[in-house]
Amino acid sequence: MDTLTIRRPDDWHLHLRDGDMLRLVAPQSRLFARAIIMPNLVPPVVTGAEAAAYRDRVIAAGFARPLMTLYLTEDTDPADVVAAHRDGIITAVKLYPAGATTNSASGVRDFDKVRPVLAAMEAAGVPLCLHGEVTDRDIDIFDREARFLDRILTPLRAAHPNLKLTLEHVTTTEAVDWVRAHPGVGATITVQHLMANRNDMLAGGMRPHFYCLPILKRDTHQASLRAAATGGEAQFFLGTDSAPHPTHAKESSCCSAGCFTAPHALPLLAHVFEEEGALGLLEAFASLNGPAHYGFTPNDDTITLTRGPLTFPDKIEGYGQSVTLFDPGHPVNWRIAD
Ligand SMILES: NC(=O)N[C@@H](CC(=O)O)C(=O)O
Ligand SMILES: [Zn+2]
Ligand SMILES: [Zn+2]
Repeated sequence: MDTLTIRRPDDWHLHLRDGDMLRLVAPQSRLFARAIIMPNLVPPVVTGAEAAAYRDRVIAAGFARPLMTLYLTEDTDPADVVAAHRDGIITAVKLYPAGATTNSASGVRDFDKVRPVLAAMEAAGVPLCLHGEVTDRDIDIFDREARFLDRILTPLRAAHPNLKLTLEHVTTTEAVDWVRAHPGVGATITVQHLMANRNDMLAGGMRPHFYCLPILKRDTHQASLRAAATGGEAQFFLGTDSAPHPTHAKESSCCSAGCFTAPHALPLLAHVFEEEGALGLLEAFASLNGPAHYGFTPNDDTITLTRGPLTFPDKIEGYGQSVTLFDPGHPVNWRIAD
């Protein structure tokens, strides 16, 4: 097979930032029809009015069909969330445990404080997206996702069985198994977690452009993610978590967390699916399972990938910004047809 035509994909987890960075990166996601836009700006997108204003900035910057989210805080007003969803301003609400990741300081510390808003979301059918890591300093960074499942997610699911959940950027066998054990829960998987493991990040030198959160795990976890993504299982779908940081913030003594994959995510994915002998299931992962989870119809138009070495720039630059692309470190066998 030398070409592959699939329905146009969507990105169910994308960071576009704001200001000059937004202007630089928004057009880089144009192969995706729709994308869930993460709300972890500084300050975060907390109210329906802020989400509507951010949506307009995203569209003006060149991404036409953003699906907006609200950043859940302990002070979030349940009525505002429900109204923003009812009015079509937001698609979901995002929960960051405070301190878990980039710009998460306003996130949730005490989960009891958000029970009323979660109950209101459950009643109104507002989906919740989760960054699934505990933040305790005494928990090893490689164990933080697995601990989140038993300490936070299992009780949360039991308390709100009808709350629509998406566990974002799953990185472990434990998370894959947890999702499979909970029908109706969705899970996004990133390109970097399919392509790489912690050896790629740390062996023979520390590679900052592989550093994201949740952190890359060992190869056995990578294998579990590959099996989930390429197996056609409806609960798993693409969320690139493309998370641009300025090159100087990545190549720094304290590197920011996030991999920038939006421009070349689809060829990288095709490479992974071919390695797994599953090119025929790329469309399910990238274009079908996500809309089904969120209750949308898949896109009508298609994109075509073609065999051939992928070339991509080291960086994209503009508006006074520079962002370095994620480079898997080996040739990639697919590209987008002209
Ligand atoms: N994934 C990351 O490493 N970083 C994301 C935040 C997130 O999705 O956790 C970011 O906003 O930079
Ligand atoms: Zn996250
Ligand atoms: Zn993210």
